[in-house]
This record gives sequence, structure tokens and C-alpha cells, in this order.
Amino acid sequence: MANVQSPTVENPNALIPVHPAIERYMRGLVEHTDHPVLIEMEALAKQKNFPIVDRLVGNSLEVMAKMIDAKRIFEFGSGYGYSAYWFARAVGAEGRVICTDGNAANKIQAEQYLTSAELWDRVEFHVGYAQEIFLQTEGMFDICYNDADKGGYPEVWQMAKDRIRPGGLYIADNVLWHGRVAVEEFTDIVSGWTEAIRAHNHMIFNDPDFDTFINPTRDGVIVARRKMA
Ligand SMILES: C[S@@+](CC[C@H](N)C(=O)[O-])C[C@H]1O[C@@H](n2cnc3c(N)ncnc32)[C@H](O)[C@@H]1O
Repeated sequence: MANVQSPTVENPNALIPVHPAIERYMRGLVEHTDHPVLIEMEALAKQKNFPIVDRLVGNSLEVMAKMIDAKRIFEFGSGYGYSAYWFARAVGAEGRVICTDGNAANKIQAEQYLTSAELWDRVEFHVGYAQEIFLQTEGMFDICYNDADKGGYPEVWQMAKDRIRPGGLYIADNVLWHGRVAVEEFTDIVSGWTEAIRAHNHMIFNDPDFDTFINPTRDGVIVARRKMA
């Protein structure tokens, strides 16, 4: 892959899509979204080095969900409920966010946090393998949100795409994978994940039933809107 500066992950500054000063500026603009529960969840992520989507992407999830009047959302990989916090705000009192995570401890924490934020009654949290839970859950979704293990990204896209209603969204986090997707030489965290993310992104951009873009904030968020029939 030709690139003028030939960046590699060993030369990460060449790969930062949005300059940290610009991210800080944008972060300042969403300060009005401060909430004690959110601040606690963000502090825990820092303390445990847990990969939440963080404030800028979280805010964008809520806005996108509100833009399409989303009422039913499925999350693949919910952690302790940080992304669900934003979706739960968007769907309103009658809406549902179906969360999944393989770690039962995450459900316990999510329940504590989202109860404090008065959002737990909008959430259905299943512990187990997200893809299996998805197949056991009936119906269509306004949004399918993918933040599970990256090796499974192509599989999740393929199973989710037909269950998103026309006008609905498929959203996945980490699709730039800290720039690895854009360079020839990289060190992967888990063997095969970069290739899986590349295949996932390629399939989505080439799917004639969806209009797609990547928001390069943080680690890149792909957003694909299912076209109206
Ligand atoms: C990146 S974190 C999710 C963060 C969350 N979306 C947020 O922003 O707060 C990924 C989570 O997905 C879970 N996970 C990964 N692959 C999974 C799978 N196939 N099924 C269920 N859980 C999965 C992990 O246990 C982890 O808690």
C-alpha cells in the first residue's frame, strides 16, 4: 500500500487521524453531557484500562440514535454499560437496549451504574456469546452496534445487516484499529484482527443496500445506513 510518509504502528504519530488538540477541543464542547454516573464510569475505564467508547463517540451514538428515532437497539459487546448509557438515553422510556457481554461481572456493574442513572429499566442485559444471543433474539432493530472481539466483526456484520430496518443503522467501533488497517507492516494485538476489520470495512462499503461512512474520531466508528426499499 503506497503512502508518502510510510507510517507504521511503530511511528504512531503519523497515524493519528484526528489531532489530540482537536479531540480535546471537541471534548470541551460536550462538557454539558457531564453526569456523575458517566464520570464514574470513565474513571473506572482509566483505572482498569477498559476500552469504553468514551465521551465523544458516546455523544455521537446518542445523537445518531435520536436522529433516526431509534427504539430498539442491539449491542454486541456491552462491557459495563458505557455505550448503553448513551443509547438508553436516546431510546426514551418506552425503548429497549439489548446488551450482551461474555463477562457476568460486567452485567453487575452495568446494573449498578445504569440504575443510578435511572436508565436500567430501558436495558435488557444478557450474559453470554453475543452472536448466539443475537440469533436467539427475534425481530428487527433500529440499530445494531458492534464493539465485540474484532476477529468476529465480519460475522457480526453478516448476521446483523438483514435485521436492521430500512433507514436503520449498523455502527461498529475501532474500525481504524489504531491505524493498523492503513499500513502494510503492523504488530497486531491478536493475530488476524486487523485483517478481519479490513474485510469487515470492505464488505460494508461495497454493500449496495447501505450508505456508509467512517467517523475518524478516536479509533474510528463505521456508520452504515440501510437504504429504504
Ligand atoms: C470494547 S468492550 C465494550 C465496550 C462498550 N461497548 C463501551 O463502550 O462501554 C468489549 C466487550 O465485549 C465483550 N465481548 C467481546 N466479544 C464478545 C462476544 N463475542 N460476545 C459477548 N461479549 C463479547 C468483552 O467482554 C468486553 O466487555
